[in-house]
Formats: sequence, structure tokens, C-alpha cells
Amino acid sequence: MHTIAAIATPHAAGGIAVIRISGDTAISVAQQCFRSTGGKSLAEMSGYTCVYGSFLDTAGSELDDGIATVFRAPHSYTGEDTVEFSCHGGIFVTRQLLETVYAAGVQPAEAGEFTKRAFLAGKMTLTQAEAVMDVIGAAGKRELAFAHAQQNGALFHRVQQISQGIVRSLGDLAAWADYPEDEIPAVTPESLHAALQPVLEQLDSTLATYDYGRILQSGVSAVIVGKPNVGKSTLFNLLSGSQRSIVTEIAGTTRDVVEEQIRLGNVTLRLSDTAGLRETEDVIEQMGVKIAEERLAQADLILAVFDTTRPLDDDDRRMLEQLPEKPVIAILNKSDQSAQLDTDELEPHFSRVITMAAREGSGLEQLQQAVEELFYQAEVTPELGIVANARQKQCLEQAREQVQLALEALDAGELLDAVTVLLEEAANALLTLTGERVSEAVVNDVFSRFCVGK
Ligand SMILES: Nc1nc2c(c(=O)[nH]1)N(C=O)[C@@H](CNc1ccc(C(=O)N[C@@H](CCC(=O)O)C(=O)O)cc1)CN2
Ligand SMILES: Nc1nc2c(ncn2[C@@H]2O[C@H](COP(=O)(O)OP(=O)(O)OP(=O)(O)O)[C@@H](O)[C@H]2O)c(=O)[nH]1
Ligand SMILES: [Mg+2]
Repeated sequence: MHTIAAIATPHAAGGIAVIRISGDTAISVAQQCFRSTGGKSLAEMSGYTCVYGSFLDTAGSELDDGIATVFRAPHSYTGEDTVEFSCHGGIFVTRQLLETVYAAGVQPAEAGEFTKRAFLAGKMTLTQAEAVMDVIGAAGKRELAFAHAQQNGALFHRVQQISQGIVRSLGDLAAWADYPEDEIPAVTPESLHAALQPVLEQLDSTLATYDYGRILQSGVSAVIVGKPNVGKSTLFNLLSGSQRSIVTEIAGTTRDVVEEQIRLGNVTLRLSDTAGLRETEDVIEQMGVKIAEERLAQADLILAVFDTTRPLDDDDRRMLEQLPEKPVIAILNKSDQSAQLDTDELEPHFSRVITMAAREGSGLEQLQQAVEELFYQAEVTPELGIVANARQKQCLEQAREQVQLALEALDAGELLDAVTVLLEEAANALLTLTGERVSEAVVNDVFSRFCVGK
């Protein structure tokens, strides 16, 4: 395939930067950009060897010194001939070296193109390729364990098992059609139904892992809400370890949503601080309130904050009514001062109530514990495989729908041909999931979400 190149390391100053060149002419084009100190040509080198020398600029003058590593097809990440240049990690130096490589006749790599080539070369399945980005994005030990399990084919195998169930039923249907009347093996609509029911259940249990997969991958979207001045921004700053959100004693301080990704124990939160919820004449504050209400609807987790130094009032009560049906943790803040809040009215609304003094930093352990209880699913093991993204979920939903329709068709006594068509569609949806039978458009879509250089 035509030769591509990209910077594989972050586009920032660093100790070393790596430029990866992969494709049919990788070694010869790399040779045009590099002179080894000992006079060795890259063409003479075997795979997995490296050599020290100088990188050249487009005019052929020395640009930097560094290391070139040669990989020989098929033993490389992409399965193609590959050369990696490790140069000094300056943004300008790296960019200049990349220009030299382009000038030697190499195309810029598209997002995810190296991994796409690895997939097309049969080095990995589509779900394994998707897991590469999850390894990069993993925020902690557990996230990494799940990404590694996916890289090892956890979901792939789980889906293959489901496929086998469908294929077995398709085989039975074919036998039914092929045998003359009197030789029909023991295939009946009832037996087909009994064989497909577990398939439906496997699809459901696999689909059920999606919510957890999403949280592992992108974190829990959490929103801090409450009436003005209860200490939402103080809590936000405490959790994010920053002073990003402005804190004052004036009610109505926060208007824009302030966001940070934070780690609380074993859980990543995408945390938003919002404007205090109240009825107000101030147009800007009204807009802040509106955005806060939208966030409330989208969040996975709500941290509802109350000020214990004041009795519950109408603003608090209005907020209580606005809380959607989703995980909520009530935070009784300012516990360092004498309490005026009667918690009896609050408790029926919340299964988790935590007393804190955000300004002092107390109550954080209890909050962490509550969040982990809600979102850290220790019992889910990585090896079983989880649905890691929306594309995979969509394929499973499609398969589920077809199997469901097939079951209904069987019950309704419809022609077995109709059942066959439905099951073939279900099997196809699963082949799309694993990438075993997938359109170019789907493949392109998957890899377009990757970073350039991966
Ligand atoms: N320098 C460097 N480090 C890197 C990468 C890379 O491309 N370059 N990777 C990029 O993501 C990851 C490693 N991925 C790789 C996967 C397979 C092969 C490889 O050579 N595979 C051969 C040999 C396998 C074997 O010995 O068992 C093969 O598949 O035939 C190389 C890198 C992380 N570290
Ligand atoms: N005593 C005490 N005061 C606190 C505590 N947390 C916050 N405060 C004070 O409460 C006031 C309001 O805090 P903010 O964090 O700005 O409150 P908010 O809920 O973000 O307010 P708005 O943005 O206006 O909705 C500030 O004067 C804080 O210092 C606490 O734990 N104890
Ligand atoms: Mg605030």
C-alpha cells in the first residue's frame, strides 16, 4: 500500500518524538531523510534493528541527530515495512523532519490509518482495534484491564459465541428445507424457538454491559446542582483540586457551566458546576439556570447540594421537584457551622445523604464511597467482554431486533424462509460488529475517531 507517515507522539515539546513511516516504500523513503553515522543503509538492516545517525531537512542539510528503527513486513504494527524516526522532541524539529519525509514522496497518514492497516492486514479484529484507543484513554488500572481484555478479544469471543447460536439455527433451517418430507430431522418451530431463546438472552446480557462500558471509557457525567450560595462551586473546587470556579458569598455567582475531569477513588467524573437554581429577574442568571437544568437532564449522576446553616426554603423544594429519576447523592454542606436544616423533609428523596464541609474539605471520603457504590462494579470481570462504544451497541441492538422478530415469526407460524432471512440479518449485524464482514464506510468511520499517528 502507498506509504504514509505521521508524528506518533503528542504534538508538544518532549524529550523525544517519534515519526512513523509505513508502507511499501517506507525503507527507501526513510533512507532519503537519514544518514547513519556508520554509513549503514537502512536497506541492509533486518527487522527490529536500529541505527544512530542524522536526520536531514528538505534541502539535504543536517536537521537533528537520532535513531531510525526498521521493521520488516509482516512483523510490524501495521504488517507493512515500517521505519520509525526518534528525533529530539521539539515541535519545530519534529515538524521539519515530517516535511522531509513528505517531500520524499510520502502521504500524510489519516486519523487511525496505521491501526486501520493493521486491521486490514488481519493483525487484529475491529473490536480489538477499537480497544487500542481505550488503552490510550484508560484513566486507571481497572479501565486499562478492560481495554486489555478487549485487545485480547474478550468481546470478540463473546459475540462469536452468540453468532454460533444463530448459525446453528440457520443450519437447522437449511436442513428443514433440504430434506424431503419424510426424512425431516427433528426440527420444529418449537425446537427452533427453544434454541433461539438463549441467543436473545445472551444478546440482552451483552447489551446490558454498555452503560458500564461507557462509564469506563468516558467517565461518569456528574452535575453539581442546588439553589444559589449553598457551596456548589466550593465543592467543585475541592473535588477538582483547583480554584477554577469563582466562589463568593453573593448568591448567583456562577452562571456558565464550569467543567473538569476528576478522579474520585476508582471512578472518573466529568464534573460540572452550574448556576444556582432559582427564579430570577437577571437575564444572564436565567440563562445559567436554563443550562443547569439541561445538564440535570443529561447527567449520569447528580450531586444535590443543600446549605445546612439555613432552613429548607422554596428554592430547595423546587429543586427537589426538578430532580429526574437517576442516581442522586444529597450533600448537606457547611456542616462546620451550626445546623438549621431539618433533614427529615430531605431524607425520603435520597437514598444517599452525605454531610460535608466543602470549604474545610471534610466528608470527601464518604462522597467517594457513595460514588464508588454507584459506579464501581467490582463484580464485572474484564475477561467477559463489554460493549465499549455506541457502534458496537448498535450492531447488537440490530441483531437483537432480528432475533426477536424471528422468534415472533416462529410463534406466528410464518414460513421458515422468513425466519431464515431474519436470522441471516442478525448474523450479519454481529459480523459487522467484529469487523468480519463490514463495509468500507463503517471501517472508515471507526478509524476516523482515532488520533492521527495511531
Ligand atoms: N516503537 C514503537 N512502540 C510501540 C508501538 C509502535 O508501533 N512502535 N506500538 C504501536 O501501537 C505499540 C506496540 N504495538 C506493536 C504491535 C506489534 C508489533 C509487531 O512487530 N508485531 C509483529 C511481531 C509479533 C511477535 O513477535 O509476536 C507481528 O505482528 O508479526 C509491533 C508493535 C506500543 N509501542
Ligand atoms: N461555613 C462554610 N461556608 C461555606 C462552605 N462551603 C462554601 N461556603 C461558603 O458559601 C458561600 C457560597 O459558596 P459558593 O461555592 O460560591 O456557592 P455556590 O453554590 O456555588 O453559589 P452560586 O454560584 O451563587 O449558586 C461562600 O462564601 C463560601 O465560602 C462550607 O463548607 N462551610
Ligand atoms: Mg457557584
